Amino acid sequence: MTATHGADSEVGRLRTVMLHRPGPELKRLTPRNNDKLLFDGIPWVSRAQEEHDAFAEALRARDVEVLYLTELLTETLASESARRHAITTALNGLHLGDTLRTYLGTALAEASPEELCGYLTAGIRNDEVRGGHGLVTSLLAHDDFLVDPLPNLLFTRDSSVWVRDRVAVTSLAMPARARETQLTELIYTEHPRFVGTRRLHGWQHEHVEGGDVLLLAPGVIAVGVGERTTPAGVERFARQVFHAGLARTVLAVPIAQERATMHLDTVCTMVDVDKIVMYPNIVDSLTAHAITAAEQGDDEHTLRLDVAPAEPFLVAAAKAMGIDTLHQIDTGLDPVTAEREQWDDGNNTLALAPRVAVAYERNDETNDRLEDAGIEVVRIAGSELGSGRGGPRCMSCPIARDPLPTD
Ligand SMILES: NC(=O)NCCC[C@H](N)C(=O)O
Repeated sequence: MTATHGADSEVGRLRTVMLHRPGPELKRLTPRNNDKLLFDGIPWVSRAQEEHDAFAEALRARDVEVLYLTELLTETLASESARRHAITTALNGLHLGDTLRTYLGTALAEASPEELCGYLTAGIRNDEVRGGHGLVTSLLAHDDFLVDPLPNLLFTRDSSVWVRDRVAVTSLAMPARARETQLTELIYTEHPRFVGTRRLHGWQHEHVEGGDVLLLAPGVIAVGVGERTTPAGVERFARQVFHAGLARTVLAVPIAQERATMHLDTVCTMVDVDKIVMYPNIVDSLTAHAITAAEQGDDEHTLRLDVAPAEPFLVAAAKAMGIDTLHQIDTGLDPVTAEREQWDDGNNTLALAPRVAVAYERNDETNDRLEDAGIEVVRIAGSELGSGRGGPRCMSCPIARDPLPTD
């Protein structure tokens, strides 16, 4: 791992994290578009910002460096080549047509880095464009988006994931989120802080989302396969990490293709080197296929994979991690409370170090059980943040964690 960036586990002491403070893109949500934009309600934006600021402050209080996605993006957009690239990719939708694309391209080229960052994240509505645009704007509805807003930028977990010293730019499955990875790719390619960082995957590839990728232990990665990450996505991802020598086992973990379980981290997250908090209603049914490299070929695309038959997840994980037991923290919840707290991201914790995790305060029962099991719970408010269906882990992309001690 390089001195500054990278992570080889879920629980090594968190040093640097990328967050996105909710902003004007959330003000684009209406009762007519919130489903399509993957929000379950219309958040109260100023309260969401307060909650998010308190989250960031809780991290800083533990000496975590907090980077903001929009600050990184604005700094990135100081570069002329980054601006050109950002504008071209934002305007490549076929709904625009040549006249409007040219008009918007010229207008955006004149915007300052801050303004351009705003347009790329909050989008552009048809009725915000004045003059020189012609047929397409006349025929589109006034509230149609010419550039879509990205309210789910809040969930920085999903659009990139660090595996040791490399960063995987992911490929997001839902159309409402597809553009997010154009921005993370730009940041990791052009921002001076990340120059020279080697990359994995990419938005042009099969779908893999960061919320599905859990670094269970150095060399062992679990990848949920369900609503967001596809079987072909985990296949490519596994080949890449094996070829790059970043892992020895990838566990492919089938999860129900439902909104409540959209990512693996909605049902389980690591809170210690050998402890996981898990939605009790699925503990007995969650399985995993252990994938290993049959041989180390020269060519990443033809590297042969060995895929083991499905085993109970906790068994397959412990075997791959080389430990006797991966302890599931027994939250002991009745099925209804468990379902309610899972929906409210009770299992979606962000580890700051072994046995220290950030969690939404609302999930009283799960948090009490975590504390009973010796986990320090840093509780944060999330009544508004949670309307996008994501918890502390979803809202954070660890960029640097201390490596775990090896014995
Ligand atoms: N890792 C996560 O579970 N992220 C939460 C993403 C929520 C977002 N509204 C989505 O539907 O994609």
